[in-house]
Formats: sequence, structure tokens, C-alpha cells
Amino acid sequence: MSQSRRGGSQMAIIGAGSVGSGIAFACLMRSVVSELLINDFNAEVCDGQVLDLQDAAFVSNTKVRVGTPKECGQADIIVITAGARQRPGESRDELVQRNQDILKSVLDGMQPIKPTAILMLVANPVNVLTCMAQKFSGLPPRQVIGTGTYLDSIRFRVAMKERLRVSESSVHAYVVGDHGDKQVAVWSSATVGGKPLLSFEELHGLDQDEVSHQVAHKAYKIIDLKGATSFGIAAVVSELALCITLNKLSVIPLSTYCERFDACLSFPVSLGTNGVENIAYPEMNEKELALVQASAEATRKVCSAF
Ligand SMILES: NC(=O)C1=CN([C@@H]2O[C@H](COP(=O)(O)OP(=O)(O)OC[C@H]3O[C@@H](n4cnc5c(N)ncnc54)[C@H](O)[C@@H]3O)[C@@H](O)[C@H]2O)C=CC1
Ligand SMILES: CC(=O)C(=O)O
Repeated sequence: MSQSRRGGSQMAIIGAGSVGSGIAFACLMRSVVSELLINDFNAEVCDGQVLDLQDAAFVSNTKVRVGTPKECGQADIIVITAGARQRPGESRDELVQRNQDILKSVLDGMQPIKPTAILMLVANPVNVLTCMAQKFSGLPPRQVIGTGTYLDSIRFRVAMKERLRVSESSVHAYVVGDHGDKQVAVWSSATVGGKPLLSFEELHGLDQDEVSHQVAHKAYKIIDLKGATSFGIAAVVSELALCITLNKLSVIPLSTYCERFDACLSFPVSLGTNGVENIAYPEMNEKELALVQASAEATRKVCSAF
């Protein structure tokens, strides 16, 4: 059994824009690690974010400072948010060329990366970038993860929570596959209190496709309204960092290589200090499985180029 490593652990965040600074703030408030390193190739923005975060650190047990790429490569958890964000109406997939180039330069700048580090991809398209980082980081695949459909699964659970009047943590439901337009909400095996989700009276007559579409398009709505999403993903990453530092082995949908589909996709995994321990594929009906297979095919095609 591995030791958890919260005491003395370091986390690096590459990219100090809306998402990187949100993640830093959430991790600071929850004292997830003992030291946070922040890096951005825009040195002024980076210095500004760090000075601001240092003002907030009086309520935290975490110290925060600017880190060089090489220092960040030696952190226990390395979170990559560096990358272009979607413009209103733009899909995550359309970011691929710009963000592949940025990821390549970020990985090169951090080498050699600490052999026990957990590398966490946040920048989009997250499945493709996770696949790329698994190939080029030099780390074992189990230590290279993407935030995948964790945020989408939370959005799905919140949509159900509001209808069923139960807490989101009581809704055992997953969005799997793509963190993007091809994501699949697995209705068929979702449960609440051990009872199939779809058997609840409150959900009779519910248009499942409509709810799935709203969940998948929530990011577009937020981007239309405020230009970027940041708080949801910040909470997600702080929770993942806690899972890693405390070796919680919580089952969370994340981007990882899925042998069953021969592609980097997001499926529930148990996550601990050593990264991904096991993958659990939820039961899916024919329609759900076909949609996952289509998204695996699309991801494989993009990833075969590198
Ligand atoms: N996985 C998820 O659930 C989510 C992913 N995202 C993704 O996160 C990424 C970042 O989004 P925002 O923070 O809103 O964008 P942003 O534009 O606010 O920040 C990006 C930052 O990356 C920096 N950067 C670019 N290249 C760099 C390099 N080579 N080294 C260091 N820093 C570099 C930029 O200077 C900028 O400060 C986007 O790709 C976005 O789509 C956003 C929200 C949720
Ligand atoms: C932008 C993005 O990927 C999200 O909020 O889901």
C-alpha cells in the first residue's frame, strides 16, 4: 500500500489564466498541498496572479510562488492548463492544433519530469492532449491523466439533483467518453440509492436527449455569458489533487488510455497517489456503446497523427 504524500507535497500549475488561477485559488483554500508553483510564459500575468494568491494564502497552509518550467517538472502533481480557450461558438476540438503545439513546448521545457509525478491535463481537447502527453512526457501512462468527463458528470448529477431533490453525491451517474460534443451520458445504468435512475417517478416523461444536450452544452452557455469557464474545473482539480495526495482511490471519470476502446477516453477510474489503479466501465446499452465507439474512432484518428 503506497503512502499518501500530502505533507511536503508540491503542485505546479502551468498556465495562469482563468482556469489556472481558479485552480490555484481552490487548491490554496483547501490546503491541498504544502507548496504551489505557478508558471506562465506571460511573466507579468504570472507575477500578478502569484502576488494576488499570496494575499489569499493567510487562510491556507499552502505557500505559493512562481516556478520555472524546470522546477515545475519536479513537482508531485503537474497540472497543465496552458492553452488556447474556446471563443464563443467554437468547439473544444477546434483547439487541437494550437494546444498540441503549446503542450509540446511545455513538456519539453519541464524535462526531465520527476519520475513519480502525476501529470494532469486540463487544456482542451483533453482526451487528445492526454494521449499526446502519455506519448511524450516519459511518464508511465497510469501517471498521465486528463480531467476528462468529471466536470460533465457533475453537471449531469446536478441536473438530476434538481429534479429528484437529493444531493449530487447521491446520484451515481456518469458522463463518459469525450469531454466535448461527443460525450455520452450513461442513463441506462445510473442509480440513486441503488434504484435505477430512470425508474424514479419524477423523471417519467423526461426527454433524456434534451438533458444530455444541455449537460454537454453547459460550457458553451457559460462561455457565451462570461467568456470562459473556471470555477467548476477549479473545484474538480482541487478534488483530484486531494485524491492523489491522500491516496483516496475514489472512482472518478478521467481521461486515460482505455484498452477496451483502444483510445484515450474518459471512464471511471480509481485514482490514488500512484495515479490510475483500475478502470471501471459502466454497463451501457447499445445506443450508448455505439456513441462511445464513434468517439473512440474520432479520438484514435486525431491521435494517430503523432
Ligand atoms: N478540461 C476542462 O474541463 C476545462 C478545460 N479548459 C481549457 O483550459 C485551457 C485554458 O483556459 P483559460 O485558462 O480560460 O485560458 P486563458 O487564455 O485564460 O489562459 C491560458 C494561459 O496559458 C498561458 N500559456 C500559453 N502557452 C503557454 C506556455 N507555453 N507556457 C506557459 N503558459 C502558457 C497563457 O499565457 C494564458 O495565461 C483551455 O484550453 C480551455 O479550453 C477550460 C475549462 C474546463
Ligand atoms: C471549457 C470546458 O471544457 C468546460 O467547461 O467543460
